[in-house]
Amino acid sequence: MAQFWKPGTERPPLLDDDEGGILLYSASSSSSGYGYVSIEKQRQRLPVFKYRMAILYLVETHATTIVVGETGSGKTTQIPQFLKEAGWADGGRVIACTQPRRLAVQAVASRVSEEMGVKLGEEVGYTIRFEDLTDRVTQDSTRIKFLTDGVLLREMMEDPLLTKYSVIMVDEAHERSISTDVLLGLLKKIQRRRPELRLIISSATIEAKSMAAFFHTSKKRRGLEGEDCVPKTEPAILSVEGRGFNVQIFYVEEPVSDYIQAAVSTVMSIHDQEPMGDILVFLTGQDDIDAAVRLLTEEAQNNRKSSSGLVVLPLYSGLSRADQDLVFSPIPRGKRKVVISTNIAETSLTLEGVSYVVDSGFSKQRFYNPISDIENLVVAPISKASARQRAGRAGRVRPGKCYRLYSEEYFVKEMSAEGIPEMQRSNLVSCVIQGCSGALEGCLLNMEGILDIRVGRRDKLKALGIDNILGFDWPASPSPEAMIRALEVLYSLGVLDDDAKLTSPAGFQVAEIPLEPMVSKMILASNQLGCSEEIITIAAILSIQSIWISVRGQQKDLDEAKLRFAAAEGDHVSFLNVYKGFLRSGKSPKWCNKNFVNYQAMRKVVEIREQLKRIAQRIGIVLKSCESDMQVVRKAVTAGFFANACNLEAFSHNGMYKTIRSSQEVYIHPSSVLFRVNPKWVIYNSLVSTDRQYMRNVISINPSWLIEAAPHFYQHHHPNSIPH
Ligand SMILES: Nc1ncnc2c1ncn2[C@@H]1O[C@H](COP(=O)(O)OP(=O)(O)OP(=O)(O)O)[C@@H](O)[C@H]1O
Repeated sequence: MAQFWKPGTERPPLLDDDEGGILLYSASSSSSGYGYVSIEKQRQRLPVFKYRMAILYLVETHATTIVVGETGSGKTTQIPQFLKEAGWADGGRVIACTQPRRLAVQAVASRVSEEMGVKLGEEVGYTIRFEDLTDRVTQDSTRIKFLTDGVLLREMMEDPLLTKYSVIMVDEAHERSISTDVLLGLLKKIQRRRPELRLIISSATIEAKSMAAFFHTSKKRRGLEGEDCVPKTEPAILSVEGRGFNVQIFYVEEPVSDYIQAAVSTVMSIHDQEPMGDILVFLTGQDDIDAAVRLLTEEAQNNRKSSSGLVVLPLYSGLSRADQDLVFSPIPRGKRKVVISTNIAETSLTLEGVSYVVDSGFSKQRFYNPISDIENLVVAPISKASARQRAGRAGRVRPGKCYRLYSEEYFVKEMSAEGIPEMQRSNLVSCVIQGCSGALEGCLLNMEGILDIRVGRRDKLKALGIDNILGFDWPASPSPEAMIRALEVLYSLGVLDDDAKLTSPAGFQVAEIPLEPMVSKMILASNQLGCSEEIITIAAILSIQSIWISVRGQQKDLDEAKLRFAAAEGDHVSFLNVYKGFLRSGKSPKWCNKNFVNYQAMRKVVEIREQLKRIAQRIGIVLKSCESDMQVVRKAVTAGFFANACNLEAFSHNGMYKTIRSSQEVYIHPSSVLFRVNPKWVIYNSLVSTDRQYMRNVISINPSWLIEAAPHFYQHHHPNSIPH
């Protein structure tokens, strides 16, 4: 069991490094302390309510308003309603509020529609990738729209100036996802063309001054400041004092060596010792979460008394919608819900029953090295900003407690204040295509320009809207090396056409499919190769972290199960075998269990596959199966992922490969069906880094397909790498 101590305090304990604030909790609010309070009363109690007039005044008079307010102060749910009440959605206009995550979009939209007493999908709606619950089909009556920042970027393809929106609120801006940063950069440009557009940037922990500096433009817009519709260009900063309910923080005295085990012990001791209230545990990814769910279930079996009454639920993006929704559903009286989640529950989410949070202090993060051109998803420490957001989940509707599985000293002295923006630690292929396809009136990038960057003359890279992709005004500048790497791949993928226009039909089709450009290209290629049915299945499986159940101590059984589906061609073809088996079983959970296949993951695959099929048909892809011809499937994978080609080192006895792009040493991951088979030429989908760089999801190829798929990439950049 992890050891906790409570940082000593004479006043009622407030959030960690807190400087004071309003405690909204009042034990006299009802006889039980937290009895029924009408929704209107709940709204009025939120700290942001007192700032209603100030917010409306600032939005009226400033092009950009930055709102900083503690988690739970009511920014997300209230500000869009204030704007609507003040008339910002009159005359057919729409108020948009973006979130970095899909789950938050759905949850917040549903809460706001409930508060306004309207049906979700009408006056209040939401749009996330693959799902549009707004009233655009019938009467266009949606006035407040919640959406992910990625979806708003996509909307710019149809309406580059986002003309239907009067106010766009970019929420949780501190997360600095790639999509948020691209969006902020483009919104700044749109503001120059649409002085009447208002922006609100909100977060609990954003560095308001640097964000204000980013939006402050000295250039005069059309019209004079102070005239109708012409707001001040200098952003306003508003700090909302006060928070939701009080959250007591506990730290471990000594660092824990196994955070999964420590999280499980902590849940058990909360369950044994603390009053009723649900528990939200933050771990890093599907593997951790599945392991913790299993450990808690085992505890329940071994120690019936103490763990009976626990309802344990996983929460991660790879779960089907129905399985995710379970975390919001009520459970039988007298039971305690334990939700074990990735950081998808970190911001904007209110899980009503949660009174306890257990924070492992870690999350999965992307790290990209543009020199080696390798991107890894690694388990890394979170920032203080994330830790605060996590703790905040315990104090949404009543006071709560947060148990941090790290020491207070570590929190104070070592944890960074904010995370590194994703744009500075990611491969930029998706970012460039998002930025460019969202740019004003389409953006022209010419090849000459790309070559010029290589010799340092950036000014020739012409773009309309984005004058120079390297000089583009991002809130955090990406490294030029990473940008050049991304442009090379995009050109070779055919996203830039022969005339070096980003607006080529192939480029637009790739941009239209809401997946990574390499996966989208693989789907487009499957159309010509006659294997779109198979490739869409593969694309759906690749968008899930894993379709296997991995149980500690049962690795051998899992390996044996995998062998039943193994194909000599590699993992992608093996995935197709699993999918076929799942369908043949009638999508049976029993079949999944017997074969170590994760039933929830397969339900999600079926869901994504259906959505991808619809998108593919919309952009003119004919659904066709190649039956048993797996060569065309491998060629289609090559068409998308040619940049990840590797060659087995001659005389290598330990299975060492070198990447063609950057001669990095890589190995086939033990989870791959090609582990120890070591074909001479392979392509991988992603790399994981442990003691070595391991390739995940590997397929064997014929090297001549690389030149067929990407002649520019291989003949121009890597001329001697492929045998002719
Ligand atoms: N689904 C819900 N059920 C019950 N109460 C809710 C729900 N959603 C929001 N609330 C209440 O409204 C409060 C404010 O939520 P809101 O998301 O607007 O805050 P916020 O300031 O944006 O916080 P964050 O930065 O964490 O998103 C919550 O703390 C909670 O009390």
